Amino acid sequence: MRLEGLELRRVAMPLVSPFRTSFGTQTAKDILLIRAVTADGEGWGECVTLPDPVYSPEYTEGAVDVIRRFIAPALAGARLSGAHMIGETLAKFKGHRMAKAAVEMAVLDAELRAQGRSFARELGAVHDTVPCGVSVGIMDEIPRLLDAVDEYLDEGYVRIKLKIEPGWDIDVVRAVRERIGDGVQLQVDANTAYTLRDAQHLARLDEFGLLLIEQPLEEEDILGHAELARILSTPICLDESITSAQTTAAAIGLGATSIVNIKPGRVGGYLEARRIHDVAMAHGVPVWCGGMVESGIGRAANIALAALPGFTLPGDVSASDRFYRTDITEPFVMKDGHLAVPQGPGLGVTPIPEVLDELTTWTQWVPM
Ligand SMILES: CSCC[C@@H](NC(=O)CCC(=O)O)C(=O)O
Ligand SMILES: [Mg+2]
Repeated sequence: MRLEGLELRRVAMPLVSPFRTSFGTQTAKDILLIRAVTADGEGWGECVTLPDPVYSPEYTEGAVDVIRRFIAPALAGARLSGAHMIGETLAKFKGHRMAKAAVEMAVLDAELRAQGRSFARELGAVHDTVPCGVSVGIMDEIPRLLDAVDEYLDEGYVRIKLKIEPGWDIDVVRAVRERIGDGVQLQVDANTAYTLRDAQHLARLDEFGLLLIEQPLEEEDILGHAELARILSTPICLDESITSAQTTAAAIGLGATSIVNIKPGRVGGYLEARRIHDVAMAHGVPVWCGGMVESGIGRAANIALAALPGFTLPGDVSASDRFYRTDITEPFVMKDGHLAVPQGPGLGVTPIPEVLDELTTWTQWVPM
């Protein structure tokens, strides 16, 4: 495979409404897209970094820098027979998994498009539609949240995820559970907002029949999550802590997680995401596909991943209009609470040129 270069492109995508989590509020996404140009054609990748290092240590300016100064030169000098070799080629650089994932995704998309092979086929998808969960942010008051939850259920979402933080947790979950009844799948995500000292407080969530509580403690507190799992009856699901197949096996082995949120960007790419899926399945641990408010580019790949056999819980795989009035690809539209898995070559979608031009704030060509 001959890599000719990478086009780095940032697009400004306003959100339909503010999305508040325990680490901040987003009103727009500044998305870094990668267009890989190879001798066989081009492919697209999406970097899931935020502008600030508040979800993980990575941030968008840092991803741009590490791609330009380290990742691109390393790949330019490597003899790559395919995207599957990128992970090993870049292993000498520590971390920067979201930057690596975006580049690997773009090269993999180029390779698969040239072969006429879909992401779904490459990853081992076994379904042609996936169920849609939706992530609901923290709001100013409970009645507004209840209205939002009602609207999402009316749209057909099959699972509700509530962002929580100290001061916005027990009463909120109780109100939602009372509103939606016991038959709707409900889970919460704390984004590391608690400590083990909150264990008895978090145990009060057990009365609400939640599917899981996602990442209650800080990313590196694996033993704390194992201790919490012994106190709560609600299953613990790790997100930020899961950075590779290796950390997945360790977290499962230590009893820190009994469900895994897989986010390809967080773990270094879709190929590592598949390895995590395989490790979890081997341990009988269900997985689901997390979201980073992706555009249609990342969303297409996430839907393909969510169609693998071990993804037995609804993911944060929402329709495009959950976050965006205009997507940079044809929008993903939910039907009966499900999204269709793209079957075309590669991602099966491409950016709409005029939309891309309108939303682009910056581009740079990185020759290789
Ligand atoms: C952009 S940062 C959001 C991180 C958060 N993601 C979601 O809540 C899902 C967002 C989505 O549906 O893409 C998580 O910690 O799981
Ligand atoms: Mg999460």
